[in-house]
Amino acid sequence: MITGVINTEKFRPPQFYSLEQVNHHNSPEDLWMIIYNKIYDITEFAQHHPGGVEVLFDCGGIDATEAFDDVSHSDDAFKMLAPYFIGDLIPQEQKIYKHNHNRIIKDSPTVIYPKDTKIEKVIITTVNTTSNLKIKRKKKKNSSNSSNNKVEKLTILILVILVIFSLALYIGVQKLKWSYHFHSS
Ligand code: HEM
Repeated sequence: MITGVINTEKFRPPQFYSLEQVNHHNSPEDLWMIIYNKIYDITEFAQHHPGGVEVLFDCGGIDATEAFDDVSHSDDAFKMLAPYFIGDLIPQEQKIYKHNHNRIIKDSPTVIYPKDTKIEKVIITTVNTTSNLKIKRKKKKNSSNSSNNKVEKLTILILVILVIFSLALYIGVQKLKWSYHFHSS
């Protein structure tokens, strides 16, 4: 006979929810969201979110993966998700992500799907990692900075040419005035 204590925390049966079910949990008192096919009950966390409560309320009951990803959250933010994990999106509604998926899987309890589970293939083609995202944003910022610099330089050049031209015009007019003055006197 085998005896032992089952850790019910670890052996919690896999819980699946459909998008439709998640949609109902969209109020500040009952706030769920989907991030990378995983469902989190963030009712308690919302008040402590460093980015404010409002953005989380806006994502209540929906798939917030893109919104979450857009902000380029740190590794710490990913780790903070784990305690709020309550289940997975039903396999038929899951998306396959090219990136970051492993980070979530690593930090949250994972469900092993039956072999023949059909997963809808929706490939989200964004950058590979959030740090890449940051680099990309930096590059974008730099390129817009350099085009701003070019415009600035061009403006200065035009101004200098204008000043030289008006100075030359002024001197020319003065010269004409003097020669007219000498000829007439
Ligand atoms: C429940 C999941 C979420 C967790 C655990 C979380 C966690 C965090 C953390 C730890 C930060 C501080 C910066 C960092 O370490 O990355 C942060 C900032 C922020 N988060 Fe979230 N977040 C979550 C969901 C979201 C969602 C869905 C949005 C939607 C737009 C969002 C928007 C923001 C914004 C705007 C900031 C401020 C960024 C800044 O000031 O640079 N967060 N979040």
